[in-house]
Amino acid sequence: MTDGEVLVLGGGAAGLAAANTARRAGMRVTLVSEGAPGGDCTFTGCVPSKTLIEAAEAGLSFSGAMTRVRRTVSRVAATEDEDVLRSDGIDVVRGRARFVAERTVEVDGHRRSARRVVLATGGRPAVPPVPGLGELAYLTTDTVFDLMDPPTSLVVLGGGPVGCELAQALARLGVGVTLVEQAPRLLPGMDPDASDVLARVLRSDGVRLRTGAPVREVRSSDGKALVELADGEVVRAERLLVATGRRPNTEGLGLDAVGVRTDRRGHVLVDRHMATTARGVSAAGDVTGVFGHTHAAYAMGRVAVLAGTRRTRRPAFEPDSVPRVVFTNPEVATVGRVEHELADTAARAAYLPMSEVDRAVTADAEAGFVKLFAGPRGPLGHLGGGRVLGASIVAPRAGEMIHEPALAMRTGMFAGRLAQTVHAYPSWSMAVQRTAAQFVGTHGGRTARPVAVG
Ligand SMILES: Cc1cc2nc3c(=O)[nH]c(=O)nc-3n(C[C@H](O)[C@H](O)[C@H](O)COP(=O)(O)OP(=O)(O)OC[C@H]3O[C@@H](n4cnc5c(N)ncnc54)[C@H](O)[C@@H]3O)c2cc1C
Ligand SMILES: NC(=O)c1ccc[n+]([C@@H]2O[C@H](COP(=O)([O-])OP(=O)(O)OC[C@H]3O[C@@H](n4cnc5c(N)ncnc54)[C@H](O)[C@@H]3O)[C@@H](O)[C@H]2O)c1
Repeated sequence: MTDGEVLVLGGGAAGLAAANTARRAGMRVTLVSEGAPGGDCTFTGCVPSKTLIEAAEAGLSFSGAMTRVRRTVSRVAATEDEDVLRSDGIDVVRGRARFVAERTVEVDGHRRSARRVVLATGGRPAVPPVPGLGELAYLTTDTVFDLMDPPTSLVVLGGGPVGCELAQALARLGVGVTLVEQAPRLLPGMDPDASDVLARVLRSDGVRLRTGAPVREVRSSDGKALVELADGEVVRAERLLVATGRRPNTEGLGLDAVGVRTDRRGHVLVDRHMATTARGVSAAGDVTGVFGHTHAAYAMGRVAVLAGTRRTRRPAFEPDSVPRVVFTNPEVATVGRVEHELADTAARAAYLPMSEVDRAVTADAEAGFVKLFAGPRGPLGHLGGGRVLGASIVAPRAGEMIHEPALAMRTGMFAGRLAQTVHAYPSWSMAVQRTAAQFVGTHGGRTARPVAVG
């Protein structure tokens, strides 16, 4: 039986974007999802974590914060539930899908097929192979938002976005948090100066940091978790939260049989049009490992559908101008390349500490900075300040400020254009303008410099 033109597998951000895009383009769509529509972002990711962060900021108690988390999740989930999707003309099937033939899956014993399939089965928490971990009742992001009472103490394993956001929010809600990161610094993928600022802020929030600290083993004693680090130190806490990344949901999907290839970590291989190695099958979102964020999952879901309908000018997912924001306080935001990725190029870097930004001074929030990178392009070289190549911002509203550099990158804008645009005083964004001005002259005693050599 053919269920229409598009079969979408997975009802998270990527699957919802694919289903809605296909529907708006007038196609018949069936969405098959094991979990409720909304996926990780709504139930175990962005929505509960950002609510927890805001509740901690607002000074709520732990149980008050968790009550607000549940209320917010229900409210957001209601905007995208099965009834909403059906009223938009999307056929929704709840169940686990598995490929049984080309562009054909089986769900609860029923076969469904379509001309095109979008694979958007997302991911789940990755649990590292630490000896002893399997014997412990550890928390993950699938369970931490179900807590009603605060643990007196908590070890957070992993200093990526999840570990940093939750360590800070939970510490502010009164939990004694120790954060253990195996890499030498927090947020290893981001600007090293951002890691330094964040480490200082987390310490001042009372979080104990152990970076560069691989875990040797984990055991339990008297109902407590004991985490033994490679240097012999033992960290003891009531609960342990594993926040060491995510792994894709690709096992048991029958991908090999239909020619959908995966990499060694199990992510589905896609090209820039989100096409997989199997004809008529695209993939989008966390299952691809291309860019693990909701806004990227939405963008990929749209591309997966639209690229399949066109022979020329096919849309592509362009990760270069897509921002990433870690919603700690201050926020850490980045777009494009970080400095070490530009080493040994002719790019230049401009830097402005938030202590020189009037808005940050008025807010008594001077930790942080704006860094912009711009480089010569084509025969125009450094004219107009050069093209914007990347930005890293640490500031209370970095998650908003990053969109100007993102727009500049998306449109190939010269840094000088950002500098010429009159910004409102004393906005946070004015820091971006003043940093960009360093590419066309000396501003506030600062001028852009060559990027550091590799
Ligand atoms: C704590 C936390 C905080 C986060 N905060 C942010 C943030 O602030 N901003 C941001 O941009 N990103 C954030 N993220 C990342 C974001 O949540 C994910 O990138 C995004 O939700 C991925 O969406 P997806 O559609 O690819 O996958 P998912 O949301 O995982 O959806 C996959 C869906 O597929 C279903 N499924 C799985 N297997 C099958 C199958 N065989 N058959 C049918 N259905 C199946 C699942 O039940 C699920 O509904 C956060 C993540 C976490 C864990
Ligand atoms: N604000 C946001 O946009 C946001 C927030 C949270 C999560 N996310 C996304 O969700 C996904 C998961 O985030 P995450 O932070 O869990 O993953 P991550 O992979 O970004 O970071 C995991 C961290 O854990 C560390 N680690 C791994 N094994 C370890 C071990 N045994 N002991 C100690 N440390 C260990 C790694 O070095 C790494 O720094 C990512 O795609 C992330 O981008 C986004």
